[in-house]
Amino acid sequence: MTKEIIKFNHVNKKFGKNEVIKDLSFSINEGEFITVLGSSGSGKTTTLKMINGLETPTAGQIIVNNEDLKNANLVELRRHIGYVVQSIGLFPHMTISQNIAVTPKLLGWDQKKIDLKVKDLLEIVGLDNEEYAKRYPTQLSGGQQQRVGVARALSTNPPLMLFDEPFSALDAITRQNLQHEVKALHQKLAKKTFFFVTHDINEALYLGDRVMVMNHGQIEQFDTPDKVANHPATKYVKDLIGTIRENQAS
Ligand SMILES: Nc1ncnc2c1ncn2[C@@H]1O[C@H](COP(=O)(O)OP(=O)(O)OP(=O)(O)O)[C@@H](O)[C@H]1O
Repeated sequence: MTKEIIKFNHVNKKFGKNEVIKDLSFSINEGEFITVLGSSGSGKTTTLKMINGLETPTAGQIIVNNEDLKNANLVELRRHIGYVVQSIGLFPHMTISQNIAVTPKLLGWDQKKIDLKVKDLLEIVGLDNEEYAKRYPTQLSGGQQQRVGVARALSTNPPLMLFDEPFSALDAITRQNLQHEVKALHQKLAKKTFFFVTHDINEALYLGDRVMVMNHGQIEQFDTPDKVANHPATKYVKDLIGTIRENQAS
């Protein structure tokens, strides 16, 4: 049976007088890879941050993993939601293994379990344990640091992973490699739900089982990449898709 892992019911979000999200409703099933696409300021990051309680809605209801966020302990909630952002935020004075182990340590895991987990996670994200575990973040490339960010977000085996434009600062080739790996990772980690915000249309169409296209805080279309690319629901989506066709033609 499919289980809903995220549900927005008539969510509204204002920052002061600025109404960023008008009336947003959608649901996401466990195990889906959702990509969120839209122009700058369309409310993608705000939507993502409302899922892990970094922003609270002005009105409406959000349910994550069967829990209404109004009643949730947000610190506890965030421990079960992986979060990967562009700026990564690795601690510079900690080694790579210490960075990955931050939350397991907070949760009081014993060192042996932590060491095994770190080794396992480095392998999952394609970094050699012997070579990288003892290094410091500045001794890694941007792409390698992003891999560590993904490993760290996976450290507590969360059912839900949020990605906010994680690869936008990387060069095109590194970015493409990481896209392939994130897709493979999602296929390997059964039942994990990925919610991935991006500006990049090709990235959104390649990665998503479904693509949510947002504009001015509203959903223009939420459908498979094939439907979005070949049957755009609105003029906005059509124009957006038109921009990749133009780029390919030039
Ligand atoms: N903490 C905040 N206080 C006030 N306004 C905010 C805050 N966070 C976001 N906004 C505003 O909300 C709107 C939506 O921002 P959001 O970051 O969600 O858009 P986005 O689609 O993720 O954009 P981008 O692709 O540029 O990251 C913007 O107009 C932004 O200025």
